Amino acid sequence: MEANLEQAVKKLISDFECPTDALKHAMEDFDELRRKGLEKDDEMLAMAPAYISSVPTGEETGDFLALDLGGTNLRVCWVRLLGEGKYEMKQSKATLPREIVRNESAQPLVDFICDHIELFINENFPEKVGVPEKEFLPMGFTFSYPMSQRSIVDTTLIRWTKGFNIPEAIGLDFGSTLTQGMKDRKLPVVIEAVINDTVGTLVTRAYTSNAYNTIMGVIFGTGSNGAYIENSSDIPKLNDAGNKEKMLINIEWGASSFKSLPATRYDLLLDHDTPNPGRQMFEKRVSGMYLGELFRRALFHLIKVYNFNNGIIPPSVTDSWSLETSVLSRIVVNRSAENIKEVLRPYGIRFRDDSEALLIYDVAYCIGRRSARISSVPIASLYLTTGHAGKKADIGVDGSLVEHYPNFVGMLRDALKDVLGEDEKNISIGIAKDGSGIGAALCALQAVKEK
Ligand SMILES: Nc1ncnc2c1ncn2[C@@H]1O[C@H](COP(=O)(O)OP(=O)(O)O)[C@@H](O)[C@H]1O
Ligand SMILES: O=P(O)(O)OC[C@H]1O[C@@H](O)[C@H](O)[C@@H](O)[C@@H]1O
Repeated sequence: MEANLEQAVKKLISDFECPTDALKHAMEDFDELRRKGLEKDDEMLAMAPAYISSVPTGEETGDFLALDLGGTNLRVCWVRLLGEGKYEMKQSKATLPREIVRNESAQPLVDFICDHIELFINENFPEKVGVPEKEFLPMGFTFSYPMSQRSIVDTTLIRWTKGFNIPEAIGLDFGSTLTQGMKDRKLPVVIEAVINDTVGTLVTRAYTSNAYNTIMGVIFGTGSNGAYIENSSDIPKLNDAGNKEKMLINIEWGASSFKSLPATRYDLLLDHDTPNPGRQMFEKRVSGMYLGELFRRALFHLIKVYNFNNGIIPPSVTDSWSLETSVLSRIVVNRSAENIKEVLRPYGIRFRDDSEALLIYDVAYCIGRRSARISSVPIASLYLTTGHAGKKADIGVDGSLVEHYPNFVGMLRDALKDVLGEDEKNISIGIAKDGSGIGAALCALQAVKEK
């Protein structure tokens, strides 16, 4: 193995290191960004009030449709809340086609969504076809993009993130755009609530866990973001809290940028190849859409400059975004030469010897570890600065990255231990399975109650 390959990998790994004092500085930066976002709009963090003022007790009951528009998937769900933190759910899932989410017009996306709602209704509620408006099915809509809200259903799309790029939809109320599409199709559905998926994850965790101290909902999926519960009196920009003492906030922390956590060359190259260059810098180091691409760029650098893989660019991963983060998960699950050789063989990657294979393992590993360490910053900052320091607190998490990346929560806890010390033991972290769907149903229920 060429010595300079080993040096190059050691350098790369040190570039991906996030020392604890850098994380602590970033926590201070985050707190400043949070407070600025609460003071006024158009700051780096949207800090968008969700117009949800309480968390479920677990005793809620009712039947709702739920629609979840994420970064990768569209899910249509039927949710039956049974009380006692229990529910039944039936859901359909479809991958969002690239040409629909990157389009001059929003109509193909609206048609795609309505097609799937129509299919779901014809299969599950044929009796609802053609009913009068008062018998429409109530639906909660989880819209996983930065939006400002004036109420639980009145929203304005601030910008697209992840892989979406539909310019004409920016500045509009996507919920009402969808409502018009459903009306054109005569679909018997009424949207009662529009929520962010982090808000859905928080309320779902509160409903299903009898922890009674859920303080945050966090997503590690295609993108990354968090929601928490703020005192309405601590939100200067909030004009009308509707005399509610508490307000759930969609932070939009994916947009964070921390001076103390500088970008690597791979981050900068990746950023130029996205529909939103210069934005979502936190998310582009943390979430599922990006980790596989970072690894691909690191491999290319080692191939081009250090003659790894005999200088051969593998045809199957020549294009940007052609290496899924699930490949990283399969690599890091087991630090052995044979495992990484097996996982990367289909991608045309060959190794001179076992020690070279283990070097490339270490490249994969440090990308995922950095994601988990950076993720501790907003979580630790919120824990300390919003009145929970020293107390037990519960966090709901959801998303395929946190669900499937080996030991993601473990690495996150290690980082929380580094920055919080003993307090880390006070924090429970649990998967809020189906957070988007259940959360949308719970918020639709609250909206109907408050009507
Ligand atoms: N096994 C896996 N390991 C790591 N990441 C994964 C895995 N499977 C899917 N992902 C990533 O998770 C993201 C999809 O997250 P998910 O929560 O399922 O969808 P959405 O973001 O649409 O809600 C994608 O970026 C994908 O690359
Ligand atoms: O569930 P997903 O698609 O991974 O979304 C996670 C986050 O992705 C970010 O890009 C969005 O701005 C957030 O609103 C969202 O919560």
